[in-house]
Amino acid sequence: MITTLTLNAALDKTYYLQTLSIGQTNRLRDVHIEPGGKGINVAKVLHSLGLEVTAGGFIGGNNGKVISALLQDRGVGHEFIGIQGESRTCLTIIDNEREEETEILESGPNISSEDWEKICHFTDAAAKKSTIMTLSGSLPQGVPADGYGQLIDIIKQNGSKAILDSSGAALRYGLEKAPFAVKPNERELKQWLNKETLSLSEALEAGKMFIQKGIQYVCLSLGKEGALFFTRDEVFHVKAPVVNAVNTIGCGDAMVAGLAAGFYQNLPARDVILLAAACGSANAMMPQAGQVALTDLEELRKQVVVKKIDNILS
Ligand SMILES: Nc1ncnc2c1ncn2[C@@H]1O[C@H](COP(=O)(O)OP(=O)(O)OP(=O)(O)O)[C@@H](O)[C@H]1O
Ligand SMILES: O=P(O)(O)OC[C@@]1(O)O[C@H](CO)[C@@H](O)[C@@H]1O
Repeated sequence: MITTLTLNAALDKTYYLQTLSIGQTNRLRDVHIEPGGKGINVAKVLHSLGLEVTAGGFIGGNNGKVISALLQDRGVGHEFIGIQGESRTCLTIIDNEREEETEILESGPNISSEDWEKICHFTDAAAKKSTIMTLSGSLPQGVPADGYGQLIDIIKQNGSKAILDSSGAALRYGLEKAPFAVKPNERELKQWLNKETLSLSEALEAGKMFIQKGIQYVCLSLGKEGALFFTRDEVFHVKAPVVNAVNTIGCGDAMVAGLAAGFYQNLPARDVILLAAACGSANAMMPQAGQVALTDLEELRKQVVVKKIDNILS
């Protein structure tokens, strides 16, 4: 079984507009509401892939109730810790004319030290029965800055594998504990390296450095350009297929789900990244964040191009 952790769950609203006019009245063409937060998206995609998954983390208030009811309706396994505060709403505005996505993210509720204790216990119990656990997204207020680091220690002590997808300090502290795999995107890697731009050779060096820290798999996602995938002795370049992208929010989460599914099924590295990249691209074709259609996925698996880059780790 796979368990996903979302410490900062969200009710994701996506507003579709012809064009966004700042300072004006804007009327929507369409709206979608999804149970979200990165780890919940990972769980939704794993469920679509037919794998046994439990979505864990914190939820609270009315938004928390809606998140859990929507997951229940879809049959996505979940076991959340209820908190006092209100789970956040995250808004994406999709501007059809400019083909732009604007995200407006609430910072989320406050987590007490008792709640933190509870999630550590939950993680300990979940790691005992999960081959893989994913840790995704931002940390809500009150969670220790090294929160992911603490959870990775617990996961590893129980013989389970942690996949980390976060940003800023949460990512930095998590990396120190050498999770099984990590999936930064280009922006997160630049932030980590403190660089404005990133050349291919710098990206390859960074991936190599993560592997030398003891991380077994590094997936650097590059949006519509594809990804770089590092193992202990190989590096793969992934070219994403050209798709009719409707909403790219959650592509990274779908990719994490593909990585988790591939590792869970003990696929060879090349097939793991192929599945993960196809999941990411399939998400881009859906209007809702963090969803894939199996028919799209099967087509895309034939179109993703994975090439080995030689000698980079020598
Ligand atoms: N426009 C697109 N067309 C085709 N494939 C895409 C597109 N956007 C993303 N992908 C696929 O999804 C993967 C993950 O995308 P991306 O790098 O944007 O993740 P992310 O920034 O972590 O996303 P998010 O934070 O919204 O979940 C890419 O490596 C690529 O394979
Ligand atoms: O604030 P975080 O946790 O970094 O990101 C939150 C979020 O933007 O990520 C998902 C898309 O990846 C959305 O479901 C959610 O709203």
